[in-house]
Amino acid sequence: MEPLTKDTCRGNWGTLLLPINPDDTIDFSRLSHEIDVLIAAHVDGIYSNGTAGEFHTQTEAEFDQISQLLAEKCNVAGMPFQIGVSHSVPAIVLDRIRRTQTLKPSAYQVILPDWVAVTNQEARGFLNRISEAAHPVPLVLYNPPHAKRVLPPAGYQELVETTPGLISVKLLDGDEQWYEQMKPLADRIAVFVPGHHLATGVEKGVAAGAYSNVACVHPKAAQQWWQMMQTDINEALQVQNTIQSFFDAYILPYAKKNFSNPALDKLLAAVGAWAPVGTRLRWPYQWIPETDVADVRKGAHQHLPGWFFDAI
Ligand SMILES: N[C@@H](CC=O)C(=O)O
Repeated sequence: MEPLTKDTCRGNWGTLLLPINPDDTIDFSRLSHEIDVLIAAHVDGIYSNGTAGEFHTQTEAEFDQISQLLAEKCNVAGMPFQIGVSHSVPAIVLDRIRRTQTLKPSAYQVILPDWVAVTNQEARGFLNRISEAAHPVPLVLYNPPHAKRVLPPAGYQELVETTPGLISVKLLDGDEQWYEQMKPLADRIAVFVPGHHLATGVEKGVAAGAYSNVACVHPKAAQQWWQMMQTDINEALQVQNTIQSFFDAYILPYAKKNFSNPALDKLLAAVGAWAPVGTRLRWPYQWIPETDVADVRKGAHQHLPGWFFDAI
């Protein structure tokens, strides 16, 4: 696919969620079906190996197989796709880029080295070398709140100035002041906020899109909602309120019981039932039992607009 730019990296992106067999292996035939459904939902793009894609549990052989499958399908369908090459060992990140460049991803998603927190200088040095290796494929810096080093707005500004290939950041948004501080950066780079905050991010003039947990519930509904943000932001903000009330009532209680973000995202996908992903996570992580799904689905039907349950 064509490399993305800060202007073309936009919209509602669907994550790969790994279907896991009872013996803890990845079910590649279910994964293949899941990618087909994401393509059929006409999301703006598909990416692998975010937290929801459980990159932190994969072997190198599995990483290669997932990347290959995603690339084959997306290149044929003309669907933009990003490969997540995140790993806490910098040399492995470089190696993953070298092995996947022929797959022609639209961008690479990458975290900063994540065991010993990097200084500003080390972050610059890391991204520069990664960006050189990835060229002409650009980089998306994934900097979630659980990263060892979480950057303030000024930190991103500095990295944008020193890393030519950096076109986008994927992060948790903040309060009014955070949005004010991020505005100048949003002119230079595509800022992606969490899916369930996307209408706020758009309304503030900062967000270019989301790597979306709302797309985990239903990729096509999330796409429709993103389109609504371009034509009727007030209506889109109202839809966001319904999403928020569903999350508060039915998803937050699981977060409070210490289930991880991938566990929550897989629960959302099981509720939407658009692909046979299942709620199971890889060892040693705890997943939410399938037997809980029906109740949460009832809650989703009470809170979310009916078009969240349309067929894809
Ligand atoms: N934060 C997620 C997106 C979906 O919830 C990720 O891992 O990319």
